[in-house]
Amino acid sequence: MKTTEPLLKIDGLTKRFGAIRACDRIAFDLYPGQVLGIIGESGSGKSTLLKAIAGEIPVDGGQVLYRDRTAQLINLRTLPEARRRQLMKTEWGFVQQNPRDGLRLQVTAGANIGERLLDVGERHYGNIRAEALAWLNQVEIPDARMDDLPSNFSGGMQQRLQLARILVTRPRLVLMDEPTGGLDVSVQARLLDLLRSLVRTLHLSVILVTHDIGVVRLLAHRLLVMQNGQVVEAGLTDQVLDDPHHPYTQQLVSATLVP
Ligand SMILES: Nc1ncnc2c1ncn2[C@@H]1O[C@H](COP(=O)(O)OP(=O)(O)OP(=O)(O)O)[C@@H](O)[C@H]1O
Repeated sequence: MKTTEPLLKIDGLTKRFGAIRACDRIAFDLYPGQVLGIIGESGSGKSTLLKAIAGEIPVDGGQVLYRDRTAQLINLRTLPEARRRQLMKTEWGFVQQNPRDGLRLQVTAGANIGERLLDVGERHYGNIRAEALAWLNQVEIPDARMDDLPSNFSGGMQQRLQLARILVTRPRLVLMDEPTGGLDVSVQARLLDLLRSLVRTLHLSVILVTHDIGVVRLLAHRLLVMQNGQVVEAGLTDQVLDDPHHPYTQQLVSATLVP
């Protein structure tokens, strides 16, 4: 992988809830085109870390530095809220585990995609509709569903629509929280294939939170293993999973091996 300047630099990121250190001095760099998996059991701090990176919750210490489209290094912690929201709409995307949290259920599938284009300044109705249709195709939703409400879609289809809604603005950084969680196994497999092909063709930089080792094996170049708010092991995905050093990682890996 070509490693130029990191897209994102996290250093010493700490978030406490009372006595609990949900994230304890987390540090890593993410490079363009890289998929970083974050794995750990329930309560290890994965979702908190994603929210802290996105600036959705206040943190207690550390830095989140992001290199924007103009190559300017932005300190997310001191960025005014309006500017942060704008950045989230134009350069970042956040894929929620439950697609219902990331979609507007009372407007059509096409409008769910199109309104994100309106947000970034597109005004031509014909262009918006054409782009929305192209993205429905990309995520394998039939054209005929364009004017349907997503509340009538299956869970897998809702998740694919959420991806289209996020990717239409060509984000440079995509945060994903258990994107295949809550779906049944065959639907998960199809979504994973789609995610893998989108990540490659769009050269996406992704932070992917999951408790599923199969998901990181398929998608992540690098891996962080979290336990009790700390990163206990980090490295290339295959190396970490094939030769885990920390007892917690060894336990995670052996728990998923078929006897
Ligand atoms: N809003 C909150 N208030 C108090 N404690 C919280 C809050 N959010 C998270 N925590 C605590 O912080 C720790 C980390 O939680 P977090 O949800 O980040 O873990 P996780 O690894 O994402 O778990 P899961 O896989 O179940 O989503 C847990 O001990 C949790 O109870």
